[in-house]
Amino acid sequence: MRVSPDAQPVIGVLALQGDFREHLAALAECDVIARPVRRPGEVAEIDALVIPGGESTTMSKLAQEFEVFDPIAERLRAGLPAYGTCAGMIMLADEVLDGRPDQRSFGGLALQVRRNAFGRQVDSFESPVEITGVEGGPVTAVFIRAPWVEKVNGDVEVLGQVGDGPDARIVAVRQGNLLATSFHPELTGDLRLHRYFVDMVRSAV
Ligand SMILES: NC(=O)CC[C@H](N)C(=O)O
Repeated sequence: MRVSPDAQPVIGVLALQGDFREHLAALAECDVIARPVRRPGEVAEIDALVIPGGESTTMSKLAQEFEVFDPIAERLRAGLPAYGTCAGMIMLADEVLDGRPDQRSFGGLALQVRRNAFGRQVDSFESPVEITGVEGGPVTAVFIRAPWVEKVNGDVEVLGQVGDGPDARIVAVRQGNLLATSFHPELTGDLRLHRYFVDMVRSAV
């Protein structure tokens, strides 16, 4: 699947809207080549893609306007590794609840995601979350008008949840080459989730 022959994989960050700069900065510390992706030609040159947080309705609209929507969807279908955070998780979901009628997602993750599930902007919060496969204790998960995963299908692996008992909500998942979190590790300076994704990219077939 690697299109770049270099030892360092090229990881693109969809840079149309949202906090792509923070992802580029985090990836730059992970021994990879990190590049913004805004044009169709750039989609062909990456070994993996990060879809940042922001606003999924706007991102969906801009991706179509910039003509990267279909090329990205096509590469994802062909197995391109991708990591979506917050709005990026919505963009990777097969089914979006509480979305706008004209909003489109690339899809790929066999799950239902609920937009703005944790409440409005004022309800943004932080919480420690244990992530399966990430060592060294819980990550500090920053939730900003975050979605949660309402239901998983198929072989989606739940990596992390917030809350207990009946209030537990799924906030981190993986399915094959796709990783998604409801929260924003790019805002904390903790690189463990980016490194987890880079390991996925390095071992992707
Ligand atoms: N921080 C975020 O990415 C928020 C996601 C936003 N609420 C959406 O629906 O896209």
